[in-house]
Amino acid sequence: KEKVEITKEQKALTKVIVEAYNRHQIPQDVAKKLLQDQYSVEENFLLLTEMATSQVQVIVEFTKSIPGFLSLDHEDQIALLKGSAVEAMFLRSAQVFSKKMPNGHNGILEERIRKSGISEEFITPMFNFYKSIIGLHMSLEEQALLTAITILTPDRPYVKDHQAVEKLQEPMLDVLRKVCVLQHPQEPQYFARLLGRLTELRTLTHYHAEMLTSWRMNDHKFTPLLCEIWDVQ
Ligand SMILES: CC(C)NC(=O)n1c(-c2ccccc2)cc2c1CN(S(=O)(=O)c1cccs1)CC2
Repeated sequence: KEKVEITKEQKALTKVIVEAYNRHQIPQDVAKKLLQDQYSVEENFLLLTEMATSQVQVIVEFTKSIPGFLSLDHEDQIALLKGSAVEAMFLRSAQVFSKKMPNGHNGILEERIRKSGISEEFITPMFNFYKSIIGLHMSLEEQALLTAITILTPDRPYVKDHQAVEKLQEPMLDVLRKVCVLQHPQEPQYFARLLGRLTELRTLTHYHAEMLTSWRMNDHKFTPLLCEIWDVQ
């Protein structure tokens, strides 16, 4: 049985990533708003716009705290953010959704999201993904490291210096693998299952692009930040 040892450097890296992840949480009041009294489809949509916009700001700050990210080529920094924003949003959504809310609140949250103008064909894969993430019972370290790994994906469109991004992503993958072994000793394939979720995430990005088109058909407005990060309007 391989003795898994987390080095001093890996402990330090994990600490930086988890602290950044904790520091940049969506203001709970925004999430709480979704749970207040009756909302119309329009108001639910506006709330999701607000939540997604604040999430993009959160992700940008989190990414800037990843050691080495700010030393990457500036255009590559933008390419990584634009390429991972939707995946990071779905990951974060699953984590918000998995938060134990006062009983029944999850049902209300699900209800509001289902009644926000998103067509059924996207709702199902989205909630299946949330449920598959919740089922993994990820620790905070795993959530934070997986988010950083998603952002540091070298093969995003328009990334020029793949090598430089790989050099940042690899240490994260190494420490995530060890954290998974230490935190889920009874599940040797846990790390592989986590990375499998990243593949599922990519399919959601495809759905998301279609969602945007259908929303724009019936003239839904997004914030300038969402338009910028999603290349719409
Ligand atoms: C926590 C934040 C990041 N989640 C969020 O904003 N959600 C959530 C969600 C999921 C679980 C718990 C709480 C919220 C569901 C959806 C979104 C956003 N998108 S969106 O970005 O495509 C969108 C933007 C504007 C109109 S639609 C649609 C689907």
